[in-house]
Amino acid sequence: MNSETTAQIEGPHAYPSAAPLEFQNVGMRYPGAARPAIDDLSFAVPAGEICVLVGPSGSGKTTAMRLVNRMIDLTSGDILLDGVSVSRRKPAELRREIGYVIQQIGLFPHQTVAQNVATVPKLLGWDKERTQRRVRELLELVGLTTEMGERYPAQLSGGQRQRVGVARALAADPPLMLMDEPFGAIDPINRERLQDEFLRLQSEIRKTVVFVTHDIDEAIKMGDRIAILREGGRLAQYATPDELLASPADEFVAKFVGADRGLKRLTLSHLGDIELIDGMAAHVGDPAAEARERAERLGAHELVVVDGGEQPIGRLPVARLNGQPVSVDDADPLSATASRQTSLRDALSLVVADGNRPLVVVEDDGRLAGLVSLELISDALRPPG
Ligand SMILES: Nc1ncnc2c1ncn2[C@@H]1O[C@H](COP(=O)(O)OP(=O)(O)OP(=O)(O)O)[C@@H](O)[C@H]1O
Repeated sequence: MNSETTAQIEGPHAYPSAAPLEFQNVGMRYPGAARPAIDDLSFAVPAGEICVLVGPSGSGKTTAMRLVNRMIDLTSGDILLDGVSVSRRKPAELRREIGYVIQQIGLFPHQTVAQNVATVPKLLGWDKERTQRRVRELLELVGLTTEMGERYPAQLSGGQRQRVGVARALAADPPLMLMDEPFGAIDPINRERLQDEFLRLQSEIRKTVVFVTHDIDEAIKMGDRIAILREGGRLAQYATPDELLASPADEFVAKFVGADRGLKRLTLSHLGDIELIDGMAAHVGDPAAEARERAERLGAHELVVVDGGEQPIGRLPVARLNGQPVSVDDADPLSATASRQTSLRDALSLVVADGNRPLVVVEDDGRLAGLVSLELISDALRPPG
C-alpha cells in the first residue's frame, strides 16, 4: 500500500477498516535487563482476524502488544501494520489509529459514558453531530442504551464499563484493536457473556484484533489464531486453535494447552460439522419386517420412530419388532435430543449420560436430522491430515 522507503516519519495513514499486522523477527530488551523480554518473534495476522497472545506470566504478552502501538519501542526487527513499519509513525498519531482496551478500563471518571466514547473523535476534530451519531451507534453496537450514555462510569457495572471501553476503542473505526486481558477482572458468568458478545460484534465489524490473555480456554474460544509465548518472549507455536490442540509442537505447548486437549477440541466442533448417521427413521405404521430388515442392513440395534411430520417421537429397539407394525407404544421416550449447533463436547456428554446410545439430532424445524454415535465423535478427534 505504501511503497516509500524513506526513514521520515509519516503523517496520518488512510487505513481500510481492518489491516494486516506482521511481526518480523521482533526483539525487545528492557534497559538493564539481562535478557530480552521479546526474542526473535515473527508471526502474521491477516486482516479481520483475532490473534490471541497467550503464555505464562512474564512471557512477554503485554510487551509484545505495547510494541504495536509504540507504548514501548522495539530493539530489533520490525512490526508492519498494513505493510507500513510502525517505527516510521508518530506514536501519538499511531495510538489514535489503534483501538486499545485494557483490563482496568481507564475510563475518565468525571466524564459521562458518551463523553468517554467520544474521546478519539474529539481528538480527531470531528464535528458535534458526527460525533454524537457515532456515539449513539457504538453504544447500540455494544448493547448499551442511549440513557446509559448520560451516566458516569461509577454508575455502571463492571461488565457495562468494559463494554464502554470496547465502544471507546472502536470510536474512530480503527483498522486494529489491541485488547490486553479485557475481561480479566470480570466474574466468570459475565466474562463468558462479554466473550460471546465480542465474538458476535466481531462477526459484524471484522477488525484485526490482538488479544492478550493468560487463560488458554479464553484463547481457544476467542482466537482465529493463537500465538503461544514461552519464557523469554519466544514463540512456542502459532496455529489455529484446532491445530494447536490436535498437534501441539512440543512438550511445553502440550502442557500449556492441558491434558484435556482432546475434550477442548470437541468444544470447537459442532454436530453440523460432521456427517450424521442417516436412514434410521421408522414411520409409525411401517410393517415390522421392513423396519427390521432396514435396521439389519444398517447394523443398527434400534430405530428412531418418527411421526407423519418426520419428527422423532421415540427410539425402538429392533428386538421389540415382533410382527406388529411400528408403534410408538413399543418405543422408549427420547431422553434428549441435540441440534446441529450442539458442540461435540455437549453431544459426548449426552451420549455418555444415555448409556452410550447414539444421540438423536433434530433440525431447527424439529425433523429428524440423523444420529450421532460415540464412534463418530471419536473419529472427529483424529488429528487432521
Ligand atoms: N518496565 C519494565 N522494565 C523492566 N522489565 C520489564 C518491564 N515490564 C516488563 N518487564 C519484564 O519483561 C518480561 C515480560 O513482561 P510482560 O509484562 O510483557 O509479560 P506478560 O506475559 O504480559 O506477563 P503477565 O501475564 O504476568 O502480565 C518479564 O520478565 C517482566 O519482568
